[in-house]
Amino acid sequence: MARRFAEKKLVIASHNPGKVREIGDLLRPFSVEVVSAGDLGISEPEETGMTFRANAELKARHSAEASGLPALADDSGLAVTALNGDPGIYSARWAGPSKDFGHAMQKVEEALAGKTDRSARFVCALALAWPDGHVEIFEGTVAGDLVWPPRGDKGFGYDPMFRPAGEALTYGEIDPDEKHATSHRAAAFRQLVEACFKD
Ligand SMILES: O=P(O)(O)OP(=O)(O)OP(=O)(O)OC[C@H]1O[C@@H](n2cnc3c(O)ncnc32)[C@H](O)[C@@H]1O
Ligand SMILES: [Mg+2]
Repeated sequence: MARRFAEKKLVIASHNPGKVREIGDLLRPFSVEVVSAGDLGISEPEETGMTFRANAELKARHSAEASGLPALADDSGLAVTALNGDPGIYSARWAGPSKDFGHAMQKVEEALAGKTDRSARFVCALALAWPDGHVEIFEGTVAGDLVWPPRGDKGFGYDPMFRPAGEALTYGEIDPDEKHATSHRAAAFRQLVEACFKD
């Protein structure tokens, strides 16, 4: 049995404003006060894990220990089939220190040169850690393919080149509400809610 979340306040253990916004949107139906790790001046831990789950866990633990509050972390990325799952857990790092996702998307497109398989998945691991060391982890994915050139400015990161399966529009073009209904983050979040937030 997963541990139920019974506290009033939760730290969103991310320094990515796009993620903090999406997780805040997803948490809105629940009566929990949210504050981000950045707002609390909590540092970004080094992401030394070799899996999305391991990195989500270490980020959640880091913020829970630093704040004394439960903390929810997200480790996510784009896994491209023809690139053996790259950039994967290195998705943020492909954008370099200036977090230039135009550049990161260009790198993906260059790596795909000459390949016909343009399928990809977004993966999201969510880890909820309590200050006593207990952790719950959930993972979600969404399948799609990659378009070029990138389209739309509604999302963040790799959204402008990712088109979920069965959609004409990219995650850069669709309404955030629609992304929240179908995304990897939403899929992981549904499991988190089922396990930890439902009565
Ligand atoms: O670690 P935190 O502080 O949460 O922020 P981050 O941006 O470094 O996040 P990650 O380490 O999980 O790296 C994942 C990268 O994958 C990309 N990514 C994840 N989810 C995405 C989404 O829904 N849409 C577009 N890109 C996404 C995004 O660019 C992230 O920077
Ligand atoms: Mg990161």
